[in-house]
Amino acid sequence: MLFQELLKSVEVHAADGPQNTVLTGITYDSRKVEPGFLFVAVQGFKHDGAEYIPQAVEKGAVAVVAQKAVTVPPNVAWALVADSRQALALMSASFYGNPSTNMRMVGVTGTNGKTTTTNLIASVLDEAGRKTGLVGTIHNRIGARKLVVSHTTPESTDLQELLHEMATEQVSDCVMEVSSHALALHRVDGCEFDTAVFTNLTQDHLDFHPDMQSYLEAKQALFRKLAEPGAKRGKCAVVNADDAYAGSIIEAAAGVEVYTYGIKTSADVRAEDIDVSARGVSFTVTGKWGRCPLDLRITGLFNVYNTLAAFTACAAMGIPVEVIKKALEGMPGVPGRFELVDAGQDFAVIVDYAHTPDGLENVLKTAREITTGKLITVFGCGGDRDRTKRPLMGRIAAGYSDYMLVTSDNPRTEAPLDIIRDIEKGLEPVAENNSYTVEPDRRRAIQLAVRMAQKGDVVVIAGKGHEDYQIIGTQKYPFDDRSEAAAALGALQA
Ligand SMILES: CC(=O)N[C@H]1[C@@H](OP(=O)(O)OP(=O)(O)OC[C@H]2O[C@@H](n3ccc(=O)[nH]c3=O)[C@H](O)[C@@H]2O)O[C@H](CO)[C@@H](O)[C@@H]1O[C@H](C)C(=O)N[C@@H](C)C(=O)N[C@H](CCC(=O)O)C(=O)O
Ligand SMILES: Nc1ncnc2c1ncn2[C@@H]1O[C@H](COP(=O)(O)OP(=O)(O)OP(=O)(O)O)[C@@H](O)[C@H]1O
Ligand SMILES: N[C@H](CCC[C@H](N)C(=O)O)C(=O)O
Ligand SMILES: [Mg+2]
Repeated sequence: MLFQELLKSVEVHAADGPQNTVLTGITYDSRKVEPGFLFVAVQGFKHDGAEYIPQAVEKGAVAVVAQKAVTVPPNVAWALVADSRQALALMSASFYGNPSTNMRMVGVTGTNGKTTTTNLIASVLDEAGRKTGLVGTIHNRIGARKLVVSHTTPESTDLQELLHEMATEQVSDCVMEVSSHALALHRVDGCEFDTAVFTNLTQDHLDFHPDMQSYLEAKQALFRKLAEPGAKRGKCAVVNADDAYAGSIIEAAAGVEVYTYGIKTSADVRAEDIDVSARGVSFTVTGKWGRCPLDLRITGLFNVYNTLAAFTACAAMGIPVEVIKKALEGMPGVPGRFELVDAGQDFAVIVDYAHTPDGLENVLKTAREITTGKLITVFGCGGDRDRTKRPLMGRIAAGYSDYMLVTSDNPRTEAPLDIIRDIEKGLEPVAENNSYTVEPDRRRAIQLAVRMAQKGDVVVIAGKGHEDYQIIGTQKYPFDDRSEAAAALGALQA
């Protein structure tokens, strides 16, 4: 593709050099440049991409796009734009032939429940015989082929390349998690969505978003995008009516068909007769698509919400209710989400990805509901992430647990005991009863919890779910809560 062709997708403030140069690729990282590439210099949080232009040119870049004046050799074309991240997204979409316009695109956003909801929707689409693509935290998927991921929502160029691969492999429907980072950093600017789903908005990521209002605005951006005129017809928004921010999301989707779901407030699709048990949750979906009793293998009230979101999105796409029911009832659950570790012991061990105050509260509430014994919680908080959620998570864990093991969860570049001290601020009310132990070594914390558990108790190991690593400093070390729990249970029985 010619550089000048690609520039048609963005507003260019100035340009020079051989604009009719042919591009063989596009990248935002000088280390990935190959001969014939366009290098887009992004102003990052840690580095200024413009500083890597000489390195990019040396590696064979034939064109450069930046948001400030640059100096390049005369044989290299350049263009100046207002926002290089946004330009990167739009040019990447154009370079890869705007693949999102060739398939049905379902975007799911919200603080919690994105991975679960996207997996539920994907299993319905699979059941309906569609060729499905999935983009999200655990893995990306093209049909049955799984791909390793580094982010929940990939950088725009990587996303467009992935969508292009999906379109080439005849994927008809792509379901993707859309993180607030992705929305704020223009990663999905080159995507046109058919359906946007909102799960909920509660505190997280306040290290990145200045406040809850900015966090909300990032989430709203998906619905504003949906409402923009485009090539697609019949677009719709699916919104959790019980969430405090539902009105703001619906406002952002002005002009688009909106379907609401909920349990407490009136909504187009509702759940009735909810019965939460250890083996799953059952309820009846009522409303716009009639009555549909569901008996699921996933459990917890929060999963009723995720299921209602998936049900509504799929029904709005025209998938028959019987197909939706069959797929949802067959879903075994999502790895690391309320996943049971069963070595034949007489107490339950649950590994869960709760890493926000609301996620932890939902999961511990469910754990409480399904046990008559004690609730023992192992948890920590991530380093280099929202510090203000730490005491809140401490207070919530203390409110629901009989005993806590406060430990490390990806301390990254922070000192583990500093993170734990932040959590302990929320534990002050229980400190006198001494109903918790600080054990920064997560392996030992899991062992302690398992050794302490008695018949009928529940041990919840929260925060890392499917993760198979612990990040200490800038290094990733192999670590999996599920195998650690299994090993601790094995040692118990030996
Ligand atoms: C806060 C954030 O999202 N940061 C992302 C951002 O990094 P940055 O702006 O700091 O980049 P930088 O290091 O300053 O570099 C600036 C530019 O110089 C380039 N560069 C840099 C070095 C070099 O030698 N050559 C070069 O060209 C870089 O490629 C980049 O384009 O742009 C990078 C390139 O796309 C991302 O990898 C990086 O994600 C970081 C690693 C990250 O941890 N992000 C997390 C927080 C994230 O995105 N999470 C969300 C939400 C998760 C959820 O809750 O679901 C996700 O979607 O995963
Ligand atoms: N609808 C929900 N409401 C509140 N908490 C939930 C909900 N669904 C899941 N959770 C909790 O949040 C955790 C993460 O769920 P999930 O992975 O589906 O969310 P996510 O939005 O994809 O998270 P991430 O932002 O890390 O990608 C679960 O393990 C559970 O503890
Ligand atoms: N997407 C979330 C995942 C958090 C998982 C938790 N284990 C942690 O490392 O804090 C984040 O990057 O903030
Ligand atoms: Mg996720």
